[in-house]
Amino acid sequence: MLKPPEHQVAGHRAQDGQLGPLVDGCGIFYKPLQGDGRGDAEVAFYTSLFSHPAVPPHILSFFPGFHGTLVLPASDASGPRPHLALDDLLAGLRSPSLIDLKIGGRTWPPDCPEDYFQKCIVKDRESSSVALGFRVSGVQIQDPAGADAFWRPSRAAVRRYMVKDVRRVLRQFVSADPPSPDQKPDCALASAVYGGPDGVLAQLMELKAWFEEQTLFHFYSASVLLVYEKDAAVAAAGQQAGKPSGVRVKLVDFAHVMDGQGVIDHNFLGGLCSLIKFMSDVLNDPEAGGRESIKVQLSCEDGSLENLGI
Ligand SMILES: Nc1ncnc2c1ncn2[C@@H]1O[C@H](COP(=O)(O)OP(=O)(O)OP(=O)(O)O)[C@@H](O)[C@H]1O
Ligand SMILES: O=P(O)(O)O[C@@H]1[C@H](O)[C@H](O)[C@@H](OP(=O)(O)O)[C@H](OP(=O)(O)O)[C@H]1O
Repeated sequence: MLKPPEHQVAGHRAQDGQLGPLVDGCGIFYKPLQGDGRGDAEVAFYTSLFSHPAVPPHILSFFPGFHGTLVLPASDASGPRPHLALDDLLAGLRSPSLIDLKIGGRTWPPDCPEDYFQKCIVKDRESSSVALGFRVSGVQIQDPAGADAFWRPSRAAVRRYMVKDVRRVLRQFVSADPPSPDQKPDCALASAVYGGPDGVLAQLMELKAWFEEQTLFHFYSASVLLVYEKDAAVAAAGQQAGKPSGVRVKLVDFAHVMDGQGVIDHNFLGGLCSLIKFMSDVLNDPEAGGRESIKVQLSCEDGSLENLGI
């Protein structure tokens, strides 16, 4: 039985007769092929990615598994249409906290139509994309008060997030207490989720190393999706310190991937470096709970190496 995903935080939603993704509850996420060639572009990307000999296996694990396309009744009135069949990245999770971070100071491909450019440049300027090189597209944080209670700001609110809001939400995302307007995020789970050999930072560094070399694809308007369960993170931060929090770092949304033409994707890479710096700042924050001392070598854009004792 297909139904809209329970924990989708951004993008087109299958509700109110709109076209959006569906899940089968058995581990597959069905994304309808969007119009204007976007769906075909996303299928072409997945096909190319999973068949390209130059893409290392450890990098493929950052992408949802691809199982081809399937014609299904669409969630809107448009009748049957092809859907991408992808691994459901939230499979097995009961009360996930997740955040969708759209990477890139610009979300428009170089050869896009003028009207699409105008639509994107407005969103890029009115969000943190231009200033930071990435923006929050959506976020959901599990409220410890209840497994089915979540803090999920509206799409309109998230669209207005600027630098200080992004800094705050990246701290709220790894806090034990639910977000509150008059309480500083406690960041008690920062070390378990962002830090450690299997944490977000280490995984983003793996991605960064690939983006410093790969010239196959340019990822416009693609997102980094961070997913974890608070229970596992609390265990990893507490009595089972050192136990991985099981945080998932994935890439999604490839409707606007272009051929790299032998050039590195400096737009995505810059946004990734900026996100890595923001996460390191959380881990470096003396008030961040659960600090740990791990050394992370960061090579910045200018090639300088800095040791962050965190
Ligand atoms: N493979 C997946 N498994 C589980 N959830 C997913 C998966 N891919 C995407 N999602 C969920 O759906 C949301 C939107 O995904 P995606 O960006 O691919 O859709 P979209 O409609 O193209 O978005 P946009 O409007 O940003 O282009 C993500 O934020 C995430 O919550
Ligand atoms: O970021 P938001 O607020 O969710 O806005 C959507 C987001 O920018 C998508 O990337 C875009 O799809 P495309 O980039 O593929 O056009 C979509 O356009 P659409 O609704 O016209 O499809 C927007 O609604």
